[in-house]
Amino acid sequence: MRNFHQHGIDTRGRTSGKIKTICPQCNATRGHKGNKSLSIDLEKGVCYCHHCGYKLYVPDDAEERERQLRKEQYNRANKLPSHFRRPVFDPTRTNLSEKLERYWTQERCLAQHLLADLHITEERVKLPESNEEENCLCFNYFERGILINTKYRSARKHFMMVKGAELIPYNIDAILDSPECIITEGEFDAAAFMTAGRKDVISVPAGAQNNLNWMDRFVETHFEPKKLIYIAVDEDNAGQSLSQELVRRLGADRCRLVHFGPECKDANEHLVKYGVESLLITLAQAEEIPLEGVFTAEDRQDTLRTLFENGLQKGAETGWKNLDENCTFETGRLLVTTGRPGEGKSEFIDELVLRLCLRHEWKISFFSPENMPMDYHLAKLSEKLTGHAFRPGPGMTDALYNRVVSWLTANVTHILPDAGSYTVDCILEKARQLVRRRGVRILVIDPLNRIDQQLEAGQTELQYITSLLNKLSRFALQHKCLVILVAHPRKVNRNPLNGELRRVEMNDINGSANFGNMADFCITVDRNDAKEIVTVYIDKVRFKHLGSANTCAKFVYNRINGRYWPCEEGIVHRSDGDRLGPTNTVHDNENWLKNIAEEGCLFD
Ligand SMILES: Nc1ncnc2c1ncn2[C@@H]1O[C@H](COP(=O)(O)OP(=O)(O)OP(=O)(O)O)[C@@H](O)[C@H]1O
Repeated sequence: MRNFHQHGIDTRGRTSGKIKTICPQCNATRGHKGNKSLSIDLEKGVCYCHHCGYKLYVPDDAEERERQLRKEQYNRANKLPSHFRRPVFDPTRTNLSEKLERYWTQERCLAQHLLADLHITEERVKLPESNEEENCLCFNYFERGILINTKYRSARKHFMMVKGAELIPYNIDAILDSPECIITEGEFDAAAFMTAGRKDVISVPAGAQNNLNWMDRFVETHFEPKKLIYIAVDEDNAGQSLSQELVRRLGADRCRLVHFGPECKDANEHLVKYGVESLLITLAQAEEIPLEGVFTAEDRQDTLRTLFENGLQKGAETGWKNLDENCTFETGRLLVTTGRPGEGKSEFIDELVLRLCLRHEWKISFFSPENMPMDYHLAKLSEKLTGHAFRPGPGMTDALYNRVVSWLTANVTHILPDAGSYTVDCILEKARQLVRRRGVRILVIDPLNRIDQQLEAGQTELQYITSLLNKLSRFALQHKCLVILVAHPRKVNRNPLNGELRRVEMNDINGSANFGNMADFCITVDRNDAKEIVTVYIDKVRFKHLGSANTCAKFVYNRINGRYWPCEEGIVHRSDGDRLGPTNTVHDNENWLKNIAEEGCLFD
């Protein structure tokens, strides 16, 4: 059942079919009262007024209960993070100068009442860009009525946000309970849609950035329940890459892309040039994301032209020069790695993904039962990040410990499904949620044999593995992630003549030659304790712009912090004689976090 009456709509006892009735929004102001301009689909709960354009979605009982529950949970459990600085709202600053009001209403063509509704304030502050005091229009970022941050904007277009305050979406309270929402790239654009009558509008807090950490805390409560999300960001390049990341995080199926026409770069400009009706039409005409899996060259116009003009670009580098020469990485790909037990597959992959995350903000999620308990794994990651052993001591101060914990919290997750459900589908479902909620870009499955093997009736092991590899590749492509699978080889026998163990290859992986065939990257870790060298063989790189196969990179493993130091292999002179070993080793015990800014502060 849907409670239409709660919204002032009389359905005349009907509960199914489509009806027309009086619109509660505009009836009072109509000359012809009682006109049945509101169309309702009673089963779907969708209402639309053909006279005033009023749109409403009325949820059914189950949805209503779920909404209520979500709201209560959010209010009860979701404490506001306490480690951020919180500005204090000063209501006296809502007395605005005539000049500012004129700017808002006449230049920006925004509704006057929004100045009060949005608690716009005015203040003179010193801005870092000019190093001078300037008069600012202040956008106040509230959550549940509490001021979380303020963005100061001067007439000279200088900006500042409160140092140390949390970045959250602008006007976030407006979309807690709405079935749809509009996301804009600036507060003026959000106000433009509000001027046109929409309430469910937010703005990203820091313009077109690829890092969407500011949305993480709101995914479950504010974004997950949305049926339709309008992405109404700027039409320039930065806006388009923001749009792509928003679509990736929110799911293409419910997103629509809003376009403002050839002469307009954003919503406010459209409002100024063409007015509110026209702005609402941009929503009605918002473009669906093209059908997945069906493309024409036209759909690929932008990327194709970039490719045409710039050629294929190298992928993401790790900072290990010897590896980067022959292997760079892209999301949307599957990497399979192997090596004998205990030779350092996990250690090497851990460092590889930390390096990608530090350099490219590719957040990591591990399904890594091999590395349990999780604290041990986090301690290992911390050693790699800081360059220090994980215990109090010189260099590893309490402050650094806190720093590393907050970095790990922001960038690394562990998937640990309930015991008994280590199936690939269950792991990928959790990973999908993490892509949406946290923007994860790397999924590590370490190792393959800890996934529950679920053979369907009549399915051979080979078919099972092929289907699993397919699922991983598809996941990588669909969610633009780098998926890394660690797989054990079958036993490799010693050469009966010289007793030597040959190195492991992709074809040695238990179960199928398809590991090598279906992966985009194949990497083998080979540890030689006599030489004290770890050789990382790059056995396959599917695309030549990303690197070249049948190459290798050599490393010294540092047992104290678990880091791999690039080296070459050569003659090493020792007191007990010359032998092969590492030369030209690139030592690195630096704290990698030292140059990374803390989250939560955009401008001074
Ligand atoms: N080159 C090395 N020299 C010394 N110790 C190493 C080296 N590489 C890894 N180790 C240590 O060996 C142990 C096993 O490493 P790791 O778990 O990475 O191996 P793995 O190949 O993933 O093992 P498995 O096949 O059992 O999953 C770890 O304690 C690690 O610190």
